[in-house]
Parts: sequence; C-alpha cells; structure tokens
Amino acid sequence: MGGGNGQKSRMARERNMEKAKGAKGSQLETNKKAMNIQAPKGVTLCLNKVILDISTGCRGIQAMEASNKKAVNRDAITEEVAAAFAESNVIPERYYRPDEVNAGIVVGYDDDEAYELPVVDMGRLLDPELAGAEIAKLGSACRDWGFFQLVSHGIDEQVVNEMKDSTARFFSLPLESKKTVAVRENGIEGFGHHYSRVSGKLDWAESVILFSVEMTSLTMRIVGFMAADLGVEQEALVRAFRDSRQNMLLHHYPPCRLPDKVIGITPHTDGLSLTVLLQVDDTPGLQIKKDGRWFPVRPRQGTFIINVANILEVLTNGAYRSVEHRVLIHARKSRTTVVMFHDAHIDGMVQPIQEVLKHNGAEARYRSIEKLEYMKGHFSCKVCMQTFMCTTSEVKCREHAEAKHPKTDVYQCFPQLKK
Ligand SMILES: O=C(O)CCC(=O)C(=O)O
Ligand SMILES: [Fe+2]
Repeated sequence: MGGGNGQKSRMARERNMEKAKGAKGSQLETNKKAMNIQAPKGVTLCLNKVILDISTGCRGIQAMEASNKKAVNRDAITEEVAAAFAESNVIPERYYRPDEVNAGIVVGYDDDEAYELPVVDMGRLLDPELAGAEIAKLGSACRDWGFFQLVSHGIDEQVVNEMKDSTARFFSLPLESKKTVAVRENGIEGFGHHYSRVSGKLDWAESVILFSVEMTSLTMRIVGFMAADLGVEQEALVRAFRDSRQNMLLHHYPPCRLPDKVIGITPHTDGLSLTVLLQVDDTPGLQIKKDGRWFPVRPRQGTFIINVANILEVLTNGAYRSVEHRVLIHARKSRTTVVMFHDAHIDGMVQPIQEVLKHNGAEARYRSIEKLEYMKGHFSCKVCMQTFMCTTSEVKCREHAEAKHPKTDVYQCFPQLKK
C-alpha cells in the first residue's frame, strides 16, 4: 500500500474508531446492543465436520466425532493427531472421511466455459447509470447460485488487511497461547469468548470491531440492492437486518497430505441470513453445489464471497436460495477464512416478507416460525446436523431424509414432525 493510501486509510480508520467509540445512537452503539459477536473462535463447531490443525507443530484441533456427533476434547485430539501426523500418512480413523470428500461430481475450472461464480461490482451498483443492470446481476446470482463475489466493495483496505493479519497471527500462535482463550462450553471446540465490542479481552479486538462495523454497513448496502431486485421498498428488507445479531467465525484449515481422505467442512447451508466471507490467503477449498455438482470457488484478491443463508431464503419466499457448500482440504497449503454471519427477522419471526408476497401475488411457501424457536436448532437434521429449511412444509424435510438418510426414519432426522 502506498504512503498516500496509507495516510488515507489511517484517517478512515481513525474516523471509524471514533464511530466505534461513538455516542449513543451511532451505528456501533446500535450494533453493540444487537450483536452478539463471538470472536474469534478457532474453528466452527458445526455439523460433523473435522478440522485438523496439523500444519506447523499442531496448533489446535477441533472435531466432532463422526460416530456419535459428540464434541471431542481438543487437547486429547491434539495429542493424538500430533503423534499420528508427526511422521506418517496415517489418518486416525475418526477423521477418515473419503466417502464424503468423494461424494458428487466436482466441476473443474476448465471443464465448463460458462463456469465462473457471478461477480457483482459495488461500484456499479452505486452508479445510477449502471445500477439497473448490476442489480439484475445480483438478483440472478442470488436466485441461481445463492452465492456471488463482490468486487470494488469500498471497504477500507487497512481494516481488511488488519483483520487478515490478526487472524493469521492468531492461528500461528503456539497452542499454549491459544488455549488461554479456548471456548469449552456446550461442546463447542474452538477459541474465543463472548465478546463485547468495547471490552474484548483479545489484544487485537480493535481489528475485529472495525471489521464488524464495516461488515454491518456493507450488509445493509447489499440488502438495500436486493430489495430493489425483489421489487420492494428498501426498508422492507433492510428492517429485517437492522439491530440483528452478527456472528463471526475464523476458520483455519491446515494442509493434509491425504486431502481426499479428510474434509474441512461437510456440506451445509448457513443458518442465519446473509454470510460474508473474507479469504485470508489464496488457497482454494470452498465448493458450491449447483445442479447436483460441486463448483469450486476460485479465490480472487480483493473480493468478498457473499451467500444467501436460510433465513434470507425464507424472507424472499424462496426467490433467493440458500445453497449447500463445503470445504475441502489442500495437500500442501493451509487456508484461513473470516466469516461474518448476519442475522435477520421480522418482528421476532422468521417468515416471508409481506411486501415480497404482495409484489409477486404469491402464497407464502414457508411457515412462520418464532426466531427463538428457529434458533433453538429445532430445524437441523438430528442425524447429520445439517441446518435445514424445515420452516417450509414437511416436504423438504422428507426429501432431505430420503436423499441423505434413506435407511433412517424421517422422525429420527426431524423429531418435531411427530405430531
Ligand atoms: O471457510 C470457508 O470457506 C467456508 C466456511 C463456511 O461455510 C461456514 O463457516 O459456514
Ligand atoms: Fe457455510
């Protein structure tokens, strides 16, 4: 970064910090009340995934045991895997997941001319002359892919770089240091703590604060353009996101010499409303499911990867799709990502937006459900823990059970369907 830019960034940063410390009624003050930032966790707890942190000197490992879905004690795994990986290519049995890695066809970058994850340009969205076409692009990305890459996003480069650097630094700490912020409640394995924007204990809390403020405003901007695409007033969608929670996960996927035998994150959809992902390095790994095939995302410098999550699918009455994705492990390079999940609700409910229904003259395709019920996790499959759109009719649950767990009774997956 040049000196001029550096100066500009610093000023922007100071402005942001002022904002961050700012008076009542400021964005931060509002967010502070509304957001429950869980930052930073080493790696997410979700699903029955296994993440092995075995790169340089075993920095910490999180795992859910495939057999019984119980969280595995991180220290125990650390010892075991450190021993197992020090000099051999043997993968402890519980991490051995070749079937999941090899399930489904993966589209190669060069297989399909038409394949490139849609790119949306914030600069164009903000330009009155170009906005119409770019909004249409944004809309079709959310309908067809559920994912897009955002370029020219306008987020302060220094804020992004500091977030990246702090994250990378954190994961390179010795395990002993990371243990001082280990999370051990509720079977969640990882690092971090419930975190207040003004009193975070981490010495890099400032980076997190600045980044999270930027991510909130970026999300609000994007959502405003989504409203335009959906043919409703901005406020109809924006209000669902206002004062909503924001969760952050930092992922570190270490390399593994046998990448087709272990998985980074098993296929899932995201449970909140809109996810914004920042790639810290250029290691590929994220794959998106489209028309039954896995499409790898080619990491691009200076972009965010944005995806529609479950609640946004409901809010838009299914116009936008919350799409399955997964992460594979690289043989030689580690991969680190910063993921911001943004929540939304309509007056405490998860339901299609009235204005969207009216605009399309459509019936609601999703049942209304209280946000609290939704968050209790009633709507994840109890067999594979995939978060799932069960707010729809039972049909989707049954389809899921039949496709994914044909040998299992649907009520085992979704006990709440039993009346
Ligand atoms: O790290 C990634 O690329 C994806 C992370 C993800 O899908 C998630 O945290 O839900
Ligand atoms: Fe995800």
